[in-house]
Amino acid sequence: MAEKSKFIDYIDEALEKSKDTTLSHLLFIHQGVHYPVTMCTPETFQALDAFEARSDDVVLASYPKCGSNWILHILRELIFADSKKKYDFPEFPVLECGDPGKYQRMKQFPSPRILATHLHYDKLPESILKNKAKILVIFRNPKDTAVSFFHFHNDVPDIPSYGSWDEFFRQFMGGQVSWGSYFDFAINWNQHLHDDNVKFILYEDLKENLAAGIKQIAEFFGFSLTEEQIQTISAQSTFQAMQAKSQETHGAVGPFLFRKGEVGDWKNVFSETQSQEMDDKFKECLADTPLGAKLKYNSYCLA
Ligand SMILES: Nc1ncnc2c1ncn2[C@@H]1O[C@H](COP(=O)(O)OS(=O)(=O)O)[C@@H](OP(=O)(O)O)[C@H]1O
Repeated sequence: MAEKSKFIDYIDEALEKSKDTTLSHLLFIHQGVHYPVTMCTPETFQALDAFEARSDDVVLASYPKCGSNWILHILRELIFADSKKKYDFPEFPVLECGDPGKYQRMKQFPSPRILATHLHYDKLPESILKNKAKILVIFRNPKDTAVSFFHFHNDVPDIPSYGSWDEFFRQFMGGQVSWGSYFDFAINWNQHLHDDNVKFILYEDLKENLAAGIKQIAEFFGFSLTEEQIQTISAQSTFQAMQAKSQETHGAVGPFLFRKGEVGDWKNVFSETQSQEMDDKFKECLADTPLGAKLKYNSYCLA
């Protein structure tokens, strides 16, 4: 992502579309889930059905704002260290975003291809599951995720803003935000955490020990790296290091996307009632599930 790339071109185009889009016209519903008209279209969803995944595709799944740009950077560095070939995104990496012709173009790209997605598990193209591409799924606690999502909308000048945090919170809890409900996304993924081709990783664990997380990611995808290479990638992947380069890597949106990168920022924004409402929702949807345990909700979401 170092030079002005397809990646930045795509983000700039989406921002350009956002300028003319009001909040009330931002979302459309496809198969029961909300998506932003500035990034997704029904035509691309239709074309996606015929997407041909490969068994050596490197797939990164996440709900928005859980750290996908962080992991995409790490994956690029891992591929570079393993193969000595620089990985430039030949397309915007989020699979469901872009024009319908992208899947045809992607057939020409050499392996391994990095594919990011915010799709719920049951909306993934069938070929990813059939060909058993390895999927890394990153989660972040729902309170910080919501706050990051809100700031992205309200800080980036060209993206439609919410009237207030309270308004955003209501929409987030109802799943009426881009890529739908965090909780539906999580419930869906909960069934597949132990599939052979799936690896779970937690944003907060990465914050705690980045090098250990990078090592696990490398092992999962079968990249062989020395300890020294892991340490080098770790130093290049801290929030501070990535924020400093964000304009170069992500264009105008970079400094807004790499906003704070902290655990617990929700405490500055949530009211007590909102916090309780999310605790109740977590209890109802996830508390007694394997994913619920992995999210370490009590450590990160209880004041
Ligand atoms: N290196 C590193 N370390 C810690 N945190 C990081 C890092 N890189 C990105 N981030 C934080 O991830 C949040 C953005 O998530 P995504 O990249 O998934 O956003 S998006 O859905 O693709 O728009 C966003 O979180 P907030 O800062 O809380 O808004 C980013 O700052």
